[in-house]
Amino acid sequence: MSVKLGPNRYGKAETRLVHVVREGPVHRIKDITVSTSLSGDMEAVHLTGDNASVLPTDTQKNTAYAFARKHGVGQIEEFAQLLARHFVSSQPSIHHARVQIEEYAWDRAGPHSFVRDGGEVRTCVVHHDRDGRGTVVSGLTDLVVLNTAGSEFHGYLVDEYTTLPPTRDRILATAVTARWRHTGGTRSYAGSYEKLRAALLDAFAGTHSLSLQQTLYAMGERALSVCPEICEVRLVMPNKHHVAVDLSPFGLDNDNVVLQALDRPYGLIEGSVLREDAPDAGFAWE
Ligand SMILES: O=c1[nH]c(=O)c2[nH]c(=O)[nH]c2[nH]1
Repeated sequence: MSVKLGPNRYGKAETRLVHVVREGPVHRIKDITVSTSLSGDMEAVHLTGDNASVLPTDTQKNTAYAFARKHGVGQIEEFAQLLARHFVSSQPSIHHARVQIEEYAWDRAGPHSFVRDGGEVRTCVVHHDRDGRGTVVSGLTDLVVLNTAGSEFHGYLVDEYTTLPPTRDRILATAVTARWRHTGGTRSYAGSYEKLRAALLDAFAGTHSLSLQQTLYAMGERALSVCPEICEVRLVMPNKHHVAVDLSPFGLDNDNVVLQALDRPYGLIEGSVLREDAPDAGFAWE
């Protein structure tokens, strides 16, 4: 039997890190989860167990903590780039680094007190390789939104298994995961995050929806229209079904006032919206 080693990577997943800035009496915190993943000259470790090219995952975790202490944690994209470049430039056997970070927001409750914001999580995935090529994908996950009007769904294919009644008025709810690819030259990751988030919400609220697919496209299109530094947006949107409860046994009407929020199964709508002239994505989405 003839076999060979295929694509592989290894790293430390989900290192939890909280960084406190104590400049004066008003403190600040960054709460993040860092996942690092390296690849390169890894034939020997897989084929013979020779670890000479392996930077231990434990070291990768320690590097994240040490870099937070030395450099602070600014924008997650910048911290991820710092780590990715370090791994590739410091170890000849490491040819490519992927660093993924999630950031959880905390609101201020006092000069040194915070309350966890229950909202969405900010994300990024950064790649860097030894030829100096790098990509940055930013995003958010769990942005939960709901429209109580302006959503219809009808005109779809009907076959012998179709039971869904057409509707001209339904609840439209989803938990948005959005990721966007920077073309390069983004001046402020925080600034583009705020613009993108506002654009996604505006388009969700402002689109009279004939399907969640149409809403998804409108959201991606709006995001691209407000952010020239972005060339592609990928959206994942579960259709969080809400169905009107039949209250007729109790002599009550129910015109979409009392709804059962269904957990599963759910429709899952996914799509990418990109500029006609978007450059090749390379490894950005990996
Ligand atoms: O917006 C929707 N898109 C669908 O493809 C679909 N399918 C379905 O059963 N309900 C919905 N809603």
